[in-house]
Amino acid sequence: MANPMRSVPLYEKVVHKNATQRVLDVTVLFLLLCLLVYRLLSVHDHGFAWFLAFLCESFFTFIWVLVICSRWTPISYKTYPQRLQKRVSELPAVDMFVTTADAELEPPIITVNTVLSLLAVDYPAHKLACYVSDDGCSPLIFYSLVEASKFAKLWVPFCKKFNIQVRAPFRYFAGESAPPSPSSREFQQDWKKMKKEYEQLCRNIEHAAKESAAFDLTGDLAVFSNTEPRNHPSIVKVIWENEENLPDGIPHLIYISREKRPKHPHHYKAGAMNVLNRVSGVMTNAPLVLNVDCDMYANNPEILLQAMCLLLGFKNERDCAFVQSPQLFYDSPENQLTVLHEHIGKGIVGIQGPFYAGSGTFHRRKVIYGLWPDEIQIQNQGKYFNSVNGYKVSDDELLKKFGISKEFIESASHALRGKTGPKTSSPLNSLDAAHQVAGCGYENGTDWGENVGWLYGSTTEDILTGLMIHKKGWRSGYCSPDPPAFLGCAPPGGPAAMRQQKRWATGLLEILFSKNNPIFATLTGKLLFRQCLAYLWVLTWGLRSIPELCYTLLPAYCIITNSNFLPKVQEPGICIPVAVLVIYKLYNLSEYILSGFSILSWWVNNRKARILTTSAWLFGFVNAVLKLFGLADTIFEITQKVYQPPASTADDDENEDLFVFDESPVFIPGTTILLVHVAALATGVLGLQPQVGGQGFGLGELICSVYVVLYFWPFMKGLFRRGKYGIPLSTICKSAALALLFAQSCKVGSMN
Ligand SMILES: O=c1ccn([C@@H]2O[C@H](COP(=O)(O)OP(=O)(O)O[C@H]3O[C@H](CO)[C@@H](O)[C@H](O)[C@H]3O)[C@@H](O)[C@H]2O)c(=O)[nH]1
Ligand SMILES: [Mn+2]
Repeated sequence: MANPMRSVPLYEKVVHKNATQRVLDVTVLFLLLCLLVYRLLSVHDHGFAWFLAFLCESFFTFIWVLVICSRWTPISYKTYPQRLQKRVSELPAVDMFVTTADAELEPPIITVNTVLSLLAVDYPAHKLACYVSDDGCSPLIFYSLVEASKFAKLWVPFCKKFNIQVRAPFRYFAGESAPPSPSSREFQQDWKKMKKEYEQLCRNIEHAAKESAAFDLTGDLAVFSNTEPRNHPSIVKVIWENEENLPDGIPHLIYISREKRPKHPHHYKAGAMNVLNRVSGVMTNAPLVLNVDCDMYANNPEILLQAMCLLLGFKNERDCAFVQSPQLFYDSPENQLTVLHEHIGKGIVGIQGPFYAGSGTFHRRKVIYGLWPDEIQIQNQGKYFNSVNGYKVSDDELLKKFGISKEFIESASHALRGKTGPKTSSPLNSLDAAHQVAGCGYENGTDWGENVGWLYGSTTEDILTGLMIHKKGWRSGYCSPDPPAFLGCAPPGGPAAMRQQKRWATGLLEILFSKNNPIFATLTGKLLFRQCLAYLWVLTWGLRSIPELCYTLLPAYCIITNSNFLPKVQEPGICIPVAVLVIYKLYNLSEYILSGFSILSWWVNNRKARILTTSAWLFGFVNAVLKLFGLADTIFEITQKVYQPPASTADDDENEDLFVFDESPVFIPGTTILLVHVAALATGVLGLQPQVGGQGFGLGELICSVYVVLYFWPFMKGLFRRGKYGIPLSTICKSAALALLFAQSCKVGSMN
């Protein structure tokens, strides 16, 4: 008999109405075009500054076109997890991957909390396995996970019994000294016990961290003796096994540290993800894999069920190769990324689906193994690999593709045919195969990183991998439940944020400059045209640094040389740039307010954006160019994560305006820009500019210069402070020299 529930949808597509947005988007574009035309028509009456402004504004207009096309049709999905039970007889298995790489920059307690939140999600435990990849080969991480698995035996039942909402203990207990009331006595008792146990866990890990140099590497830890982070054999350990396959037990927990050897490239996170794929392939081989960064804990315990609504709900699998949830941050809810998700992300969801963002993502294993949407048909008929009954190991093609592990090839062929298994009774039975596929030479001569798995060649491997999936014609789904699916920690301001943005800018340009760029993907593959534009919007982040830097320096240049890049106040033409600026800024501000962000966050984010673009992205651009010409290689520098111990969340507020600096050259451009403008304003106010006939600078240039100084105000403060909030003297000296050089060359240039 037909099941009436069959017809009840698991999700609904919500189309966001945005007529006003479209009108404003087009208005801004129109004004920008007017400005360009005006500049062109009057270019003969003006000098170099005018022409440079024209070039920069042309670039900004191009970016604006990309933005408009990306966000023209925003949508999101509403999911109905409570309908799952009636719609599907059996939920699919999910392998959950967590990556960590450095026990110093990524404190083990953060990873432990992420793992605990995953082990405790609302999902049948016998369908889950959690794999932790440790690129630091740290006995401390291993020890912490063993301790965590003991705590999990109390924590997971506690969460499920009382339906706890936040299942990362550090967040659950944050700032709470007593159990929430009113509540039952039983709950009160359990709560206190849990808190005590969690504090004990923290102490054990802290203690171990202090002693870690003198770790007793015997027993379970013996495998770590004689290892170095970059030189050691593969280590795979089953920390906990759900032996009886209990649906309400604790999921398997497996520790992996892939083999590393000094001369072997290990491809950073992408390499780690590929090992996770292979090890989990030979052990549990779930058809779906979830991957999170070590700091991104599951904040919504229903998240797996939510994602299933999309993964199982789409009639056609090609409409959902992966499901991405937005990257949000518990310590920085008004982060720039969050805002971008709101303003552009949802638009991209409405084209071909969200980009893969590296964390908070559910992938179909077969898609990761390189399947094309057209192959689903063949695969459903069981004909994949030219053989109904499975694979042939002798098949050169398979060896070339997946490497020599017989066990792995078998598991991959199952995955590609959409089947689970081969089911070994226990992950312990696959340890040998697991060690083999975690070896550093395993990928030699295979398709891994090239056509299979996470792709190599960019430090933003996530965007690259997602792009190649979209290129095949897959779409992707977007899951943004309330409360948010996953929450991570934003990099602490200053050097860490700079390093991260530099790496992103480099990685994105690496893709743009490669054969995998979206333009080729549209011409030769099935990437939709507008999705291509959306990718171009993100991939050109690093390129923007050049016009932004020029534009930022223009007002100063004009004042120093007594020329102008803006029409004079009395000329009617001044209306155009003023209108662009005012309308755009107010529009942007209204977007912030309508999405529930504060006015202050608008100002802070705008300022950060200007600072990052002209410094971090500039360095990212230089790195990418150096790599393009084979002069340097790019590396993945890990972002520092800060563990916020309970009850110390608010004391950073007063430091909102303070920026942390270090010796890194990345702070030179910002300092130089500030000094140049201070010098220019001094020149202007004191009337020291050269007296030329005709065009001199006007009010417009002065106002712009003040505006730039306000944007770079954190640097101004940094000039007068010492310690971590102060700009190091060496940076100030170098910047001052650069500023002098700039002013001098302006003068020389204008005399000629
Ligand atoms: O050699 C490495 C380097 C990093 N990682 C892990 O990769 C993750 C992301 O690294 P992080 O330093 O936090 O970089 P972010 O810039 O904060 O990460 C964002 O950007 C990356 C590159 O685009 C994506 O991979 C991430 O998922 C995304 O959250 C972390 O779990 C690391 O432990 C490794 O496993 N091995
Ligand atoms: Mn991160």
